[in-house]
Amino acid sequence: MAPVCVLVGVMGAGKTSTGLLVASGLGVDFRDTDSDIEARAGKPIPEIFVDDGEEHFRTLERDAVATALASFDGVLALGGGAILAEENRAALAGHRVIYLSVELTDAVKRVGLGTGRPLLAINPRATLKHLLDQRRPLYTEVASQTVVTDGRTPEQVAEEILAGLANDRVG
Ligand SMILES: Nc1ncnc2c1ncn2[C@@H]1O[C@H](COP(=O)(O)OP(=O)(O)OP(=O)(O)O)[C@@H](O)[C@H]1O
Ligand SMILES: O=C(O)C1=C[C@@H](O)[C@@H](O)[C@H](O)C1
Ligand SMILES: [Mg+2]
Repeated sequence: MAPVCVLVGVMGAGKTSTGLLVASGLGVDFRDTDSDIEARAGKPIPEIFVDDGEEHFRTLERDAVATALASFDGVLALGGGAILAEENRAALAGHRVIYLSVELTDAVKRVGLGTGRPLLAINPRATLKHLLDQRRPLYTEVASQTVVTDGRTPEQVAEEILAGLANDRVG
């Protein structure tokens, strides 16, 4: 069993909003490792960061990624920082990984004040710039396809992904 596709990208790339649309277009389930982690921890991500620290969150995230890749066959969205772990990047080999790319201007608009995103609690713009610079090469490394989302709606992005998946099935 393997996900139909795995969406990666920085916070605000639209993994959750676009992923839900792609899953609905395909008639399959949508799953988000951030939600899996919250369900397992029994508390929201900002509380996990405060109570247990980012390192513990990353441990839960590695477990959530491995479990979802092995047992889920719908559309899977990974947390924005999941690709930081070499173990997760290795686990993505052989999967259809779609990198939703977004540049700083649109990402800042989309995350607003960063509510619910602990890494963006202080100076979201500067932090997002740093995360984008650090992670762009890692997203690209694991991706089988990059879909640009700047200036586009989640519906337009989902349409491009669905067309690519349909094309694969025909070709
Ligand atoms: N292509 C888009 N155009 C405009 N707004 C978008 C687009 N994609 C997502 N958004 C909006 O940006 C916000 C963040 O999107 P979303 O939560 O889907 O991102 P994410 O990649 O899942 O982020 P995170 O990693 O924090 O979970 C939401 O308010 C969503 O409606
Ligand atoms: O970019 C990140 O490191 C994160 C992104 C979110 O999806 C959550 O996984 C968490 O807030 C950390
Ligand atoms: Mg999300």
